Amino acid sequence: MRQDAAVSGVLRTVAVGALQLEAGGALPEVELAFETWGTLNADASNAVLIQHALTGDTHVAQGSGDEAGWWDALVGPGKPVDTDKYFVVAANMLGGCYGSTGPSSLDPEGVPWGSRFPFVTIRDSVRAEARLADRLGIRRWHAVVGGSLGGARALEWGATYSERVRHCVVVAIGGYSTAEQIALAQAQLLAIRQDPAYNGGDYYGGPAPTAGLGLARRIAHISYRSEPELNFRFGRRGQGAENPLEAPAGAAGRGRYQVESYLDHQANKLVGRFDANSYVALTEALMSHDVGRGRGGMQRALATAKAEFFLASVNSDRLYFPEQSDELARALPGEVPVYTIDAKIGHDGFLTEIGQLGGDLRRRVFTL
Ligand SMILES: CC(=O)SCCNC(=O)CCNC(=O)[C@H](O)C(C)(C)COP(=O)(O)OP(=O)(O)OC[C@H]1O[C@@H](n2cnc3c(N)ncnc32)[C@H](O)[C@@H]1OP(=O)(O)O
Ligand SMILES: N[C@@H](CCO)C(=O)O
Repeated sequence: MRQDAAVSGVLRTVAVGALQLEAGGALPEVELAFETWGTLNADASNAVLIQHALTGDTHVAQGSGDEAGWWDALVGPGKPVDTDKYFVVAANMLGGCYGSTGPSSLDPEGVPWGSRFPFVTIRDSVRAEARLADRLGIRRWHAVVGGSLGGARALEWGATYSERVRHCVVVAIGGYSTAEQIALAQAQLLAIRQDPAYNGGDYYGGPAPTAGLGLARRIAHISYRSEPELNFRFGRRGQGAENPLEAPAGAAGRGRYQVESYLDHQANKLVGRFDANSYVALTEALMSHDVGRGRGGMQRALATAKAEFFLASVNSDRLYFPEQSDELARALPGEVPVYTIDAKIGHDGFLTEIGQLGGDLRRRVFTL
């Protein structure tokens, strides 16, 4: 497949064939959507795979167009992941709704998969991504990098394709989803599934389960932000002229607290840009995250990993606690430090404060 710096940050898709799935079943034809930045060098040794988080997309950095990327602080010309030197690839995860095969894609009969979309794990996604790497002529990534669900995907690359990853950068996630993370995810899944519009997942062509998806986002977003941040930002204040103890003029119910309005906004934004079935598929994939599954546990799974690992956590993260990154570090061969993103806001610090890792990443991983 031709690589061309002129198409930087432009969405493309590639067919990667049929995929047998870890938990059983198969997808007859998988397409992956991806964007690239920079130019692949002659020996294909400068390629970097960047993995998005749960509701993220392939647009990690600004490209030929002018739309901002979600890790612009890290990726771009002259940035720590310097696209004048590295060839950066970002793929939409299998099951997603930003171009890769997912529940809203059409099956071979031309009907949206909906409820028939199979359970896909992070390993399935990584296996599909390995075929994308093959198509792009990339035998070994200089680095695979990700945060949150993207970090789980990066870690799976390091364990599954040990020979194909030189540096593995895992931010704001441990080696497996814990009971609490699974529990929070279950509440989100039920919010969607119990929305009558969900219809078991077959809602395409009818009203979408926006109430359920919005509630799922509210639950998730609370976990993405720290308690002190929410308290400092919103406290007990009412939203604008709304009084939480009184009904607004002409409306049923009471006025909202500011934090309720904030969560309403976050929910509405996600509902406008994300498919509920993909939210379910990717959340279930994240629940399955366990690098040691079927490999004799985390330590044994990683004992033969050849990559150099770079781990980081957000010090105020109350979803993926820093201790879980520390535990992962201890399971890795050799001494692996865990870098700290110092952020007051919680888990989302891996998005808003990623620039803090720039210096260490330049020293340890992106040394060209
Ligand atoms: C790695 C990935 O792939 S993820 C890709 C990027 N992620 C996303 O887009 C996920 C959704 N967004 C987020 O998670 C977060 O917005 C982040 C992490 C991207 C950014 O966080 P922050 O900059 O701290 O934004 P914050 O949480 O303060 O939200 C700001 C929004 O809340 C709105 N807001 C703030 N207070 C209120 C309020 N009282 N009532 C209503 N809305 C409010 C702001 O107007 C702003 O709206 P806008 O985003 O439409 O401009
Ligand atoms: N804000 C991020 C958090 C998940 O890690 C997202 O929506 O993907």
